[in-house]
Amino acid sequence: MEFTAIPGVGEKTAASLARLDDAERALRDGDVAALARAPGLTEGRAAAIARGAIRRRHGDDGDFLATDRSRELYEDVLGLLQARTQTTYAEKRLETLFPSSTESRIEEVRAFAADAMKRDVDDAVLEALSGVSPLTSPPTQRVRERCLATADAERYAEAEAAYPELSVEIVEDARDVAELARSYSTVVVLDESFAGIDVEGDVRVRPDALEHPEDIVPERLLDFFAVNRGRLEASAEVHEAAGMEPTCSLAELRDGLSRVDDDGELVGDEELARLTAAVDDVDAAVSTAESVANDHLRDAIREQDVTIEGTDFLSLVEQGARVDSLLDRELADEYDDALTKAREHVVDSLSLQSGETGPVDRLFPSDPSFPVDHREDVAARLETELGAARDQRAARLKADLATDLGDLRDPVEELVRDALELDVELAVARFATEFDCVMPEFGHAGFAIEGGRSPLLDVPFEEVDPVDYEVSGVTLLSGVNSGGKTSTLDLVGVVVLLAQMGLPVPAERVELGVVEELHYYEKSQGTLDAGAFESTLRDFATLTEGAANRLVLVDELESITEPGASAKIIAGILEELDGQETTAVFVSHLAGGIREAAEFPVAVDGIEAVGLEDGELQVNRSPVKDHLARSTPELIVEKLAGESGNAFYDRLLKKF
Ligand SMILES: Nc1ncnc2c1ncn2[C@@H]1O[C@H](COP(=O)(O)OP(=O)(O)OP(=O)(O)O)[C@@H](O)[C@H]1O
Repeated sequence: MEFTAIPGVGEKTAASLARLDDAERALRDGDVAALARAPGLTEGRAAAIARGAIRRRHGDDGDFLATDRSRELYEDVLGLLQARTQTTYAEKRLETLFPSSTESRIEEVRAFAADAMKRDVDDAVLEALSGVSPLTSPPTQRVRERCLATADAERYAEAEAAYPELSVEIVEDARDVAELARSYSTVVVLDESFAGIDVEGDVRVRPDALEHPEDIVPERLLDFFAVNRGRLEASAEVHEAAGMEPTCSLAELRDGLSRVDDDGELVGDEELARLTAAVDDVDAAVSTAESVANDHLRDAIREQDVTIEGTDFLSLVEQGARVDSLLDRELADEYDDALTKAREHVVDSLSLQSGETGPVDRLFPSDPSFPVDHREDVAARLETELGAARDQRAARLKADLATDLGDLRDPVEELVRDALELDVELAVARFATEFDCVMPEFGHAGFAIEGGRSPLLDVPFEEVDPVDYEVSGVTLLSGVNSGGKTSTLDLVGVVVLLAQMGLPVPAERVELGVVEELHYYEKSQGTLDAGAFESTLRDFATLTEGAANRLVLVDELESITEPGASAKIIAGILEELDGQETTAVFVSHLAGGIREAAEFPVAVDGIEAVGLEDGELQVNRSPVKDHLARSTPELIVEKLAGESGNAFYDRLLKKF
């Protein structure tokens, strides 16, 4: 696939994507986590690329959100969905859901949403999900006890690239290999030509080494499972709590994870633990053993009556002969006992097994001396031999474990992906439940909303009054102050956005037609100066020339300039839009003036006050069709006329 064909993907990003194993699948599935593994890509950028790929696949031009307010409303809707996720993955993944005018895209997400809405939202699942995040690659750890060797320069380069964990050495002959075997616990020779080589040490000829990383550096796999332990355990829990079919045996996964610690080291093998402890304790054991021998000898000497012949005494005095020479004769047995005790101490405290005690026998000089001194070189030898045994056992166990975990490596990718995707589905399910949503039906010109409740209102959702509103063509929406005109435009915007994202909408029933673009203009804050007014007018001029089949929502455009001029401008825009396949709702307090200025009969709907109660307007939030709602001032004049009996109010009321 040509990645540069995706909107927003340049050469550099394309090269980055090409380095992923599964970029095409990730782009197809909107797998933001996998895309974000490409070098230099953040999750946010990955989501944008996934969106681009989806747009390209469905031939979507990306023009749906045509104004700042439309984009803002989309961000708000997205925010409501994102607030219902447990994972950052799902948060980013939801960004791949966007309003589209392409039927195939809407259908694709509708199918996903329909499945998502069947999901039960369960606290245990949500709790487990909070521990899931995309799998991560551990940093490369150097493995110092093992090396690769080859006589071939090309293979050398391949091996260096394939195994950044290991040293790769150039060898010419068996002697070079033998040399390496003295420095490394294991030498893996890559060349067939060395088959049958006979050198001391753990030397393996593996021409297939490059294809078997699990044998050559099992640490890689162990580190992967170690750093991802929490994510994997949480994903396993998610599957159990949600009753989902896992992609691998969770018991096997848990068993594998229990055999490796957080640093990728093996746990649970007694023999390895014994050897590891022994290597660590050699120095301490030898020096204690020395004390044991010396204490024994000291006690023996203290209790001994030494009879010394005159000649010996003379020789001692005259020749400065060492007292040690007496030991040999007088305390030979005690010396043997002391050494036996010392050796036993080493063997016991290091829990050495037969076959490992060779160096222990040579650890102390056989000629009696006092104090007894151990031989450094022999102690070092003991440590080296035990270290080699430890490393070989560890390597063997790691290779075994890596073989077991290797079978799980691919399935766990899917296990985690499924858990993360569940979070996306649950966010949609929760949104649908919490805002009493239904799937909208397409096929209606304009929109028809029954029992719609905006989730963006500043009152708790339970207190939002349901709104019925149906529009096809171009209409004005009139109504009392604070009657809910802006909120109605928001509701229409939210419903259309969600519907064209392929998602359920907060209403009892919705029918609508797919629109190409959503143009939503919010109320301007006060009268514009000449420059801003001109630029706004230019915007609307563009609007009148745009593609057919748009939804235009405009809130009190009159506030941009003086009422007389505004009415004419709005009338002019409505005339233009009326001739197109456009659905438009213009909220305005100037319905009368606009109607007068327009050359066609402009439809007017109205949000009506049903009365004043304790000084508060009682409002029917559902706009009444073809009805110019009375304004708040009119209602107040009417109230005063009724209450006060002052004829002025009656005369005033007649002017409305
Ligand atoms: N459907 C509804 N259910 C409950 N409360 C609502 C509803 N619609 C609007 N409101 C309440 O009425 C307030 C005013 O709504 P809104 O701003 O939409 O009115 P408006 O008619 O646009 O006002 P103005 O004429 O001043 O611009 C909202 O802030 C909200 O508290």
